Amino acid sequence: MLSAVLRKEHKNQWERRSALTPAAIEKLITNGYKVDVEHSDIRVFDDGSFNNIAATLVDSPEHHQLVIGIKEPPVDSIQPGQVHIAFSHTIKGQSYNMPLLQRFIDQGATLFDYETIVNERGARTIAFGRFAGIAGAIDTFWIAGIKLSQINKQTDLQRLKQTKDYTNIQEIKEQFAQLDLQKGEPIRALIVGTGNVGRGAEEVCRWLKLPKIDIESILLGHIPEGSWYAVASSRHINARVDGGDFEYDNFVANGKEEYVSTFDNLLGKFNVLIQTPYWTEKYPKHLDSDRLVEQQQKLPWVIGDISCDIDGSLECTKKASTIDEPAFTYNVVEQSVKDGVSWEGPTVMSIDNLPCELSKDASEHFSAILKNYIPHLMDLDLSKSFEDLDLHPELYRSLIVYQGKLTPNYKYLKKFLNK
Ligand SMILES: NC(=O)c1ccc[n+]([C@@H]2O[C@H](COP(=O)([O-])OP(=O)(O)OC[C@H]3O[C@@H](n4cnc5c(N)ncnc54)[C@H](O)[C@@H]3O)[C@@H](O)[C@H]2O)c1
Repeated sequence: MLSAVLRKEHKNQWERRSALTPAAIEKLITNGYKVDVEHSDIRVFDDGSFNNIAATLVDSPEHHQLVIGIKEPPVDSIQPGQVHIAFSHTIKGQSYNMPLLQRFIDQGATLFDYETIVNERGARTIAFGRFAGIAGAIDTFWIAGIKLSQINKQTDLQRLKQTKDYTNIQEIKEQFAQLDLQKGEPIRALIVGTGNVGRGAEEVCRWLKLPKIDIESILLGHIPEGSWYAVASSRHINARVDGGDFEYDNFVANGKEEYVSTFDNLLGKFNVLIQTPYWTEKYPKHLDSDRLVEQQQKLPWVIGDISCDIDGSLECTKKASTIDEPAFTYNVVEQSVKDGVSWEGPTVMSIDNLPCELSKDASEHFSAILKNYIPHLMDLDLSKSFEDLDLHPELYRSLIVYQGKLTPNYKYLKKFLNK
């Protein structure tokens, strides 16, 4: 059995999440799977809570065979032959993480990635998406409240706090139940995307008691009075160039070779945008710089770009914002951004570590799923070749690097490494 350790997160002071909770580690130890814990000053569960369950605290994950973390491990921490599980953010060939991928290869190490753990239907089984959706929607609405107060317009959104300033989801729900968004300035929110993040954002709209309006009727120009939200998926904002019907599989396969964005049809009908779809350069952009200029008068006040594709689908997302500096405002004409909230253009919230604002809830959810994978990971037989591994199929498919070699499904990453 591999020796295992829960790594500390090091990305920044907000990264307080923990891949496993003390209760999960206690259960694993009881079942014969001993997981040690790297000391951390900022983890949402303090060292004492792991001491209480008799876990062994260590100063470094260097000597363990299996290292369990959340964000990318430090490049130089990867030891020869070590096995890591993390969000490596490498599968799109992200240039900033190619040194990390190269390190796994050079060290003959093994990388499992949470992002690539999918069930037989291709759906991800372990993710923080719901919490990103919740925190992202709350922060977006909170910013909309601030923006409206700058022009002396009233809305109950002005009673919101930034997500990080709430204790937990329970407290958020209780406060939201007291608010009435039908008073004051109408809030018309469009959520784009129906995945984990989109559904998390939708939960927030329900807690705020916003009625849901059918997107088809919005597209037909029926804009109800008062505050509401609507949800658009890829089919509502893209059309086939040849005039044929939208087909999701075809859209995913061919992207902008066969589809164009029709997002402009929705502009002017909503004032808060919450962007959540998966996107790569292969797909049409919803708002490029030119269309941002053309459509200047119809742009939403606030854009919560939870997808956070920099210079991507929404070209006003020039950078990721941060939990400390959550908003910037995009100057459409100058194509520049200025930190803070103002009416000089759409204000963008593009925090890229949103689940950290809900560290405890998010960690508990994540750990409840991860703990079931840990025995399979600890039983990994490193004496076997990749082809002969007898591993849980979801974990097998998620292997990006095995003992220093890109696995067959991820060989395409080679071209990014050589750049
Ligand atoms: N800002 C943050 O802190 C944060 C945190 C988690 C996730 N995210 C990002 O949010 C985005 C959505 O995450 P999710 O968990 O909701 O993903 P998901 O897989 O659950 O949903 C993806 C959504 O995008 C749509 N989509 C459009 N084209 C697609 C394609 N080619 N392939 C797959 N889906 C496609 C899907 O229909 C679905 O509505 C991702 O870009 C993710 O990186 C951001």
